Amino acid sequence: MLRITVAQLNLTVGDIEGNVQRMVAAAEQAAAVQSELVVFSELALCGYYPGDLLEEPAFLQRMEAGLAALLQASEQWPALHWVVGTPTPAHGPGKRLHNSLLVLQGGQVRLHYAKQLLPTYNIFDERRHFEPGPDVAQVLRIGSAQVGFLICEDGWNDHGADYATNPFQTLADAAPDLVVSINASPSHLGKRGQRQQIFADAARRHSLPIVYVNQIGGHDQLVYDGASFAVEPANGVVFEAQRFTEDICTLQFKHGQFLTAQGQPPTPVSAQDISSHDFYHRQMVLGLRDYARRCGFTQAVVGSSGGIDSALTLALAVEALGASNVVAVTMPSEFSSSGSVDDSVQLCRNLGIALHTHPIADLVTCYAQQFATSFGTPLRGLALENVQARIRGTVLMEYSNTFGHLLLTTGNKSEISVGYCTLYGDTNGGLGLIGDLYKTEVFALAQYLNAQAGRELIPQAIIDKAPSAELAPQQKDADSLPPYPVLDEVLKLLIEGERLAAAEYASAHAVVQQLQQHDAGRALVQRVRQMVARNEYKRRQAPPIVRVRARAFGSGRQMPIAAHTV
Ligand SMILES: Nc1ncnc2c1ncn2[C@@H]1O[C@H](COP(=O)(O)OP(=O)(O)OC[C@H]2O[C@@H]([n+]3cccc(C(=O)O)c3)[C@H](O)[C@@H]2O)[C@@H](O)[C@H]1O
Ligand SMILES: Nc1ncnc2c1ncn2[C@@H]1O[C@H](COP(=O)(O)OP(=O)(O)OP(=O)(O)O)[C@@H](O)[C@H]1O
Ligand SMILES: NC(=O)CC[C@H](N)C(=O)O
Repeated sequence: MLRITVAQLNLTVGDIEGNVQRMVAAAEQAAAVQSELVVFSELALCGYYPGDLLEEPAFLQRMEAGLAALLQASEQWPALHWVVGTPTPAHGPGKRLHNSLLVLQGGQVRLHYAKQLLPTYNIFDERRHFEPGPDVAQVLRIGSAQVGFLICEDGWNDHGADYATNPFQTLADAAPDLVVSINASPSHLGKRGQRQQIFADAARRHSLPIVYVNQIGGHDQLVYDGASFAVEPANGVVFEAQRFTEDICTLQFKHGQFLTAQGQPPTPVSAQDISSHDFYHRQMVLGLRDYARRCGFTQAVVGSSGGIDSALTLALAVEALGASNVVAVTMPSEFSSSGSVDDSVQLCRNLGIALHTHPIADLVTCYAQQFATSFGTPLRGLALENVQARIRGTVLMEYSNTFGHLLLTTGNKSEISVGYCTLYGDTNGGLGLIGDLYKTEVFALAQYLNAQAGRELIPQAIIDKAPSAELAPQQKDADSLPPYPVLDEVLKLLIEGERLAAAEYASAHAVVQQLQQHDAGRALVQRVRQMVARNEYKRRQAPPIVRVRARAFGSGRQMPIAAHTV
């Protein structure tokens, strides 16, 4: 029998001293329940993903010191083996580091495994810093079991399609009793099911039980949901750690099966995932909470237009940071409807947050007059419209400068896709909270939050009103954009394509096929394509957005700007 403690922690990139402390505390818990193995996530020591910090000598020195501290701590509990993810030096030609897994015990390194498959696609860029490890299995006897080790992507090629080697097969050939996989697997819609499927299939194919340990937490645009798990070849996933929160839990491994620490069969794991709304909600709340915490913010400010985007952003911010830490600012202009203020008042009352009023009509007039005087031509049309958004953006940044609040940008994925936003105006901000949600999803999530709360958090009037930038008289989004239910389907296919889940792909594909049947539809698709391509420059200058879908803007979609792409 082997006791294994899964240490699913929220570690901070670069905070090596803090990470060591958390790992030692988890090891202490593991030792207290007589575990022989405590398993941390991929690159736990430095946090995933450190990026070009890996090129800084001082950072590498701090990591060496961190590893020495872990080795020293491991002497306290000699029966405990620590599975630690850390960069290690690579000595051949090529990159100077490996992405490694070390097993520490009694002050010694007992095993060293270097990750073979380095993901370099979508949001991953590991080949930039790491040299792949050799195609060699690493197995260690721990107590009664022969334990083999893999690191994240190493387990994703068991179908053999993407890389020349299959580390899972190499490991299976060495015939361990158990596989331990350490991971840093960011979450997006559908990711939990994908991971569990891949590892359950591999377990079945090779008749190997697997313990899969992931990290949790928000790191810039990526969020990790944890959901570490154990799979048995015959029974699939038999254990799952909590999602979106730290979890330190101990399993027994006995005769090829996993049991609870008390020797009972674990609680059955549902194959059914949480709803997409629940997923989005939890992912964005954790994403904002960790971003703010790690960057030293406790408070956030949002411009409240009385529209759905700012309303949803405010509601999520309240959950992440607490009502007393979120401030809304309404900034009516000449074109603002009375609803923009009244609905903001009601929203902020529902959420229990402070609302400040900062009218901008006089500022716009003053700005326009000075512009005409200086440049001999009046500000009109789009330029005049955009001044309103820019004045609002400036007011919000001044608020942030003065009071130290993080400014949250409210753009959604539909608008960001087609550039329906004003550069240096409503794109101002430090973090885009709902920037990976299509507009139709924004409405649905608002309704979900109300249903969850059992009351109107977001006033129904805000959900019901037609989206409008309110930058010109009677302006509606629908005047310049296709209706969102159509636009969103076209965008899904264009931006996410094959990465869409089967049902979403089928629906988007059907809408686009229908549009392709007639001239107006074809023109619409082409126009959307052009808008997306032409507005890359705005996205490149926009703040990071919290990723919730398989393909998000930012590092997940790296397009040229000064190029002819359509
Ligand atoms: N390739 C490129 N590389 C770098 N910069 C480039 C560029 N192309 C244009 N630019 C610059 O960008 C400027 C145009 O961009 P920008 O100033 O943003 O202005 P623009 O995109 O022309 O207008 C903003 C649009 O967003 C809509 N809007 C605004 C605010 C809120 C909402 C909403 O409902 O949420 C909608 C508004 O109705 C309008 O259709 C150009 O004047 C130029 O300076
Ligand atoms: N009158 C206003 N007062 C305060 N902030 C505003 C106002 N109008 C716009 N903003 C800010 O600019 C963002 C873009 O707003 P706009 O109303 O132009 O478009 P939107 O994308 O439909 O957003 P929303 O659904 O929040 O209205 C808003 O989310 C809000 O943060
Ligand atoms: N860190 C990794 O190797 C992650 C890659 C992996 N395919 C995942 O997203 O889970």
